Amino acid sequence: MEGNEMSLAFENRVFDRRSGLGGGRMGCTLVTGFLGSGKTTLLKHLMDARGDLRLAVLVNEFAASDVDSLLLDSARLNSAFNLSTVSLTHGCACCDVKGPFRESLQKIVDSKHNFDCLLVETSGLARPDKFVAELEEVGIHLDMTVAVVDAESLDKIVKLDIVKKQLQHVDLVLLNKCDLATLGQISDAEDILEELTAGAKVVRSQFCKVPLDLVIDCSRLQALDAVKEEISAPGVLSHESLPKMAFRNNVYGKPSIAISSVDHTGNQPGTGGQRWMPDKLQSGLSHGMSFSSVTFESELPLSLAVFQSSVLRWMSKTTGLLRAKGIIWFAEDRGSRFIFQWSGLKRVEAISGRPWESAPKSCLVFIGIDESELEAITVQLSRSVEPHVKISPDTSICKEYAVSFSEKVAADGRFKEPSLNKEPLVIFGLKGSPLRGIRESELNGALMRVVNGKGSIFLTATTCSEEYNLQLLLDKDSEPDEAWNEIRLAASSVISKLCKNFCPCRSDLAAHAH
Ligand SMILES: Nc1nc2c(ncn2[C@@H]2O[C@H](COP(=O)(O)OP(=O)(O)OP(=O)(O)O)[C@@H](O)[C@H]2O)c(=O)[nH]1
Repeated sequence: MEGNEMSLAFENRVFDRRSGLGGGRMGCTLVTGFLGSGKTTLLKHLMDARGDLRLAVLVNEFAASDVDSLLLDSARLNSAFNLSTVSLTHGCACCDVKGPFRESLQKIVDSKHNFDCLLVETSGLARPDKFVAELEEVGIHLDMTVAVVDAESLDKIVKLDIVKKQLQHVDLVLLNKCDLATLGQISDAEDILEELTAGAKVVRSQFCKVPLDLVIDCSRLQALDAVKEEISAPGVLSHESLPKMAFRNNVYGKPSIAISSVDHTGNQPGTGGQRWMPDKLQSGLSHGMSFSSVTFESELPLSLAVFQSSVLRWMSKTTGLLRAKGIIWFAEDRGSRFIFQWSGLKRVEAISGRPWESAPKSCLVFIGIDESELEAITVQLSRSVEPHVKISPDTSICKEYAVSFSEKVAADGRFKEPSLNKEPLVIFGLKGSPLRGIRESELNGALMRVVNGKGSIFLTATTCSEEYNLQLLLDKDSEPDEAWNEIRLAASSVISKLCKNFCPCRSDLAAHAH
């Protein structure tokens, strides 16, 4: 510890300034919820909306690889706070959160940064009650437990023991992804939640955009003014939960691709795993399910063409895949660091924002109920690694398709001028609607989700300040006319859904009515 830090830590103890809002014990909000429901989305939203609050964040990851840290960008934030990333290498955090979790908590309590509140994101397969005793032990007060629930898929997962346990003692439920669910699904989900939570407050949300004081106890907020400091970035510690039962699958004889797997029964002892039901997710998961995760890493870029034509198709066919996430480096767009997400009812996103800050690589985690199924996906991924695939088997036809598609986009006034700067990718996107307060990112994000949800076309998105663009790769097997038709119809449905609450003015209609 350096001199300044020591005296600061000493001062904190003397004046009891390290103990959260207004001098009491540091408060904590525990965020629980099944895989992919939106917990990290909530954390990101709270970080963006935190104002002067100094939030510490602790993430508990199910998979062997700490992908949430990559997605939350914790390494950069940790170094700003001089905190180190903590990895659990022994024990399963779903059942045992002692040891490294306690150490992480202690570091936060002892930190010179005087955090006001701690947010703990438990893994999508963790029981929140396991964390409570540890918080109390280090003197952190559990202010509230918030469950994030995917409104669209709740009825499919509700039979799982772990889902019931997650909802048992919560103070608040964010019924999230209401943009994807029908009104019927939302009201069914509310009925289920009423029963399972014994009447906890339920708030509907999209992308967990709720007021900060709904999920953080800010009742002692006035005292904050007295202790305002320069520091504005949140501190993030992250720990992995499970032992790496790793096998290194050195597919091409170079240490550039690694696959590791973890098998874990996420339920109580004695509830044997149940595998291979016909489309398990669509028909609902049974309570005694066991879970596995497989991690794929590659230091060589993946072919986007092969990823969309075979990996994604394979994933769609896989009936027991519950969650996939990570970062991807595509050979066709080497400058972009894509965050890939697969969650709920086969909802797929690939968005690039921040540029690479370290050596580019791909790191993906797959969680599901059949390890062999998951490994089969990583075999497909290995096949998409450059230079073992020819990226563009027939570049001239890809170019021709790209030109033909971009001409169609250019002729549709709802879209911005397309670009072929990243040939063979076509870059395009819907125009925002400032008159109605609808941003480009909202429209194009929704368009990407609708199109990707249909499963025949894979759109990626790139964001840069106010610009939000979509990218499409048409390969030799593509049908550009069909692709355009699908995108055009999806655009109409997205526009009408997002704009339904606005009464269009006549000048605006010309651009958007189709
Ligand atoms: N359409 C839609 N997508 C959402 C919403 N909230 C989150 N998502 C997306 O759902 C996916 C999963 O969100 P996360 O926040 O990573 O979910 P999580 O609960 O942290 O996932 P795990 O930690 O893996 O259990 C991401 O692609 C999000 O962008 C929402 O309200 N609507």
